Amino acid sequence: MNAVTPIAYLDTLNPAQRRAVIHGVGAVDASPLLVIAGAGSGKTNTLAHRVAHLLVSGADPRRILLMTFSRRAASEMAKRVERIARKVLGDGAGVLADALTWAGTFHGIGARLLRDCADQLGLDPAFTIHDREDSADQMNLVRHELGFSKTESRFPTKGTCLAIYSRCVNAELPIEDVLGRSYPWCVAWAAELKELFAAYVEAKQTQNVLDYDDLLLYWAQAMSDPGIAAEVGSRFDHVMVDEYQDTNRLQSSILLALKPDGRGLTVVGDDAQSIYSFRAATVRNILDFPAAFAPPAEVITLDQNYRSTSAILSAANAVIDLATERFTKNLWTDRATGSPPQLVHVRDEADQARFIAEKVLENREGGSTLKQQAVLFRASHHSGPLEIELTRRNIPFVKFGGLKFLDSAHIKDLLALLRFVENPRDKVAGFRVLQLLPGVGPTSAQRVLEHIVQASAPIEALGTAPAPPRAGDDWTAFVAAVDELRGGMAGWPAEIERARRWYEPHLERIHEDAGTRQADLVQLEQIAGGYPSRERFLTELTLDPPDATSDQAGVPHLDEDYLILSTIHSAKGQEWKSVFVMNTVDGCIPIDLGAGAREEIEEERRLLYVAMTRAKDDLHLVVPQRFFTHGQSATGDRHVYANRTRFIPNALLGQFERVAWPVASVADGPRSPSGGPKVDVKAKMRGMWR
Ligand SMILES: Nc1ncnc2c1ncn2[C@@H]1O[C@H](COP(=O)(O)OP(=O)(O)OP(=O)(O)O)[C@@H](O)[C@H]1O
Repeated sequence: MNAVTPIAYLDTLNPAQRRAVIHGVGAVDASPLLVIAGAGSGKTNTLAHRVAHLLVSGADPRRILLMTFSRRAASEMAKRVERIARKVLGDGAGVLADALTWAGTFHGIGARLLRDCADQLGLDPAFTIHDREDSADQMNLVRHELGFSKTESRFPTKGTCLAIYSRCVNAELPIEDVLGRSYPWCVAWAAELKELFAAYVEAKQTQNVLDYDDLLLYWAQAMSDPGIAAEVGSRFDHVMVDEYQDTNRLQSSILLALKPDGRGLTVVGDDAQSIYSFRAATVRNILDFPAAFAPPAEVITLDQNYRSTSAILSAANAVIDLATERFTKNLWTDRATGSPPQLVHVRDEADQARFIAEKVLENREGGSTLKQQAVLFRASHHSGPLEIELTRRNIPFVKFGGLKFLDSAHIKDLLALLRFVENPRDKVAGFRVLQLLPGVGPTSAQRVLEHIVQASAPIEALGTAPAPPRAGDDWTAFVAAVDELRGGMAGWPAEIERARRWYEPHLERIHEDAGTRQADLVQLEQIAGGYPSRERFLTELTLDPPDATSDQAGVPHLDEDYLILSTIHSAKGQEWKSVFVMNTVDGCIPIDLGAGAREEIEEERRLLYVAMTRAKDDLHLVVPQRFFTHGQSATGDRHVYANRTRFIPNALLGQFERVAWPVASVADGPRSPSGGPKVDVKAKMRGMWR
């Protein structure tokens, strides 16, 4: 007999899922729980049932901490919890689900707790947060100040410096180890990098800004004080973490400090889907979890896949089976076999785009909506030719991953103003916003910032700052706008409209396409309406920017049908009826890694596995025989001939149906399928010199 109790709303779960849901609920000293859940085995579903079951059993939703990989995942989880709990609690479920206020990402929760405990930590609670790009700018400023940008042999770029810094912090490793392992070409700069990082940390502190890594680092440091750890830990009866395979060492140390005896702790993950080791995530977190407690954590494995047909699952299993190191067992399914996944050979990227567009339309004729279909790719720029083809054919699509809404200059400008108002010491924001004024360059911006940073009331000091000589009335208008915004006269979110009114003349002066950009600003205003305050808006948006413009409420075409385009990383946790994987060739997946380390190659294999396991009924892996590469320094742009990905060697071909597209027809004659030249003379000529 297993310990599963019959509770009607849990009837849809299988026994392992049910055990995971009811584990320890109502017990005084339940052991911690690790759920190892394979792809499509109902991990999200199980976690949602567990939260709902806790609520139904009387747990206080305000004392549940639920950490997910993205804010979107957290809000979807809350909706699911409500739907499940509604079966028992009726309308009361909505109130309880709304009270799940501690659901979010590690970074978001960290920011909230740090503001709450700011005075105990010597922090100013009005700190602003730098995203990766701001951090790189900040690193660059410090790099210049120290004179490292003028070194004779080339000092690492700002992006590399930040990556090294971030890796040291997140992996909790000394710089020498990080350089030796991952950045061997920078080993000679260890001493300078240390000096740079020390100055970078100091600059952030003077400006009262925290970067992404600081949120975890400060949180972990705070938890090293037993008093604070006990206080923060006692706020929560239950702590649950989804996608545990993609957490890093800092995150696990925070978790252990929150619940040292593991009581009330649940983590869920799948080592086969670990795809974030470039952010120092480590699968050891999962492996070491059970033994971190005495008695050790209960481990429940979910290995029944409900998502994919058995033909798709079998091919995905075969791919991951070749991994050098694995901990979880293969998944099984009782779904029908279905048709085998297809390996579709096409001539080039143009044909790849045409194939996908035609197939997508064919599926739509066959009754699948566009939204039930997704096209996945390893790198954001891989979808370029497809985007053109879809636009040409009027097939609407939304793209996830890659360039984000918030990365566009005009959105960053407006946010920089709000950030400056929130924290006038934030130099990156200050620099950006001041230089929007006509006639203001780095020198006069620097002068203003130096003046206000000394003052105890920086915003008031703006009025007495040396007005940039050529800014004229624009300076007066700027000071007035900042003053009004700081005074909070308009209130939130109306103040964003005030900010926009200040910015619009500058937008028109700076950008030719001001009209389209204005529409984005209006959309930003709508998004802002969903947040209770300026601070929450800035924090949440920086930490977890919308993946695509339609990712937030208020987008007009949200109800319409559109095809999903997504990087594989952004497809995590999702599923579609039909999935197309683009560029299933070496150089794209695995991405061109140069002499890539074995672990990096293994992560690429898991990425292909994640992509394949998103498909329910149809899976197409497209293999263009040649494709275009961009700007490698020695060779420039050129066509290269591609090989099928090494992750599908000949031995696995039996799992796939191989087809060529377009199907050659006699009537077509010898004309090339894409209508291009039969002999690419120009390419041959260029090839003579390469
Ligand atoms: N007990 C069950 N009975 C029927 N269907 C189920 C059951 N559990 C989960 N499913 C279905 O299986 C699919 C996958 O579930 P879910 O998205 O929760 O999996 P997951 O483990 O989070 O997947 P991944 O890790 O691959 O993102 C969903 O369509 C879900 O509705």
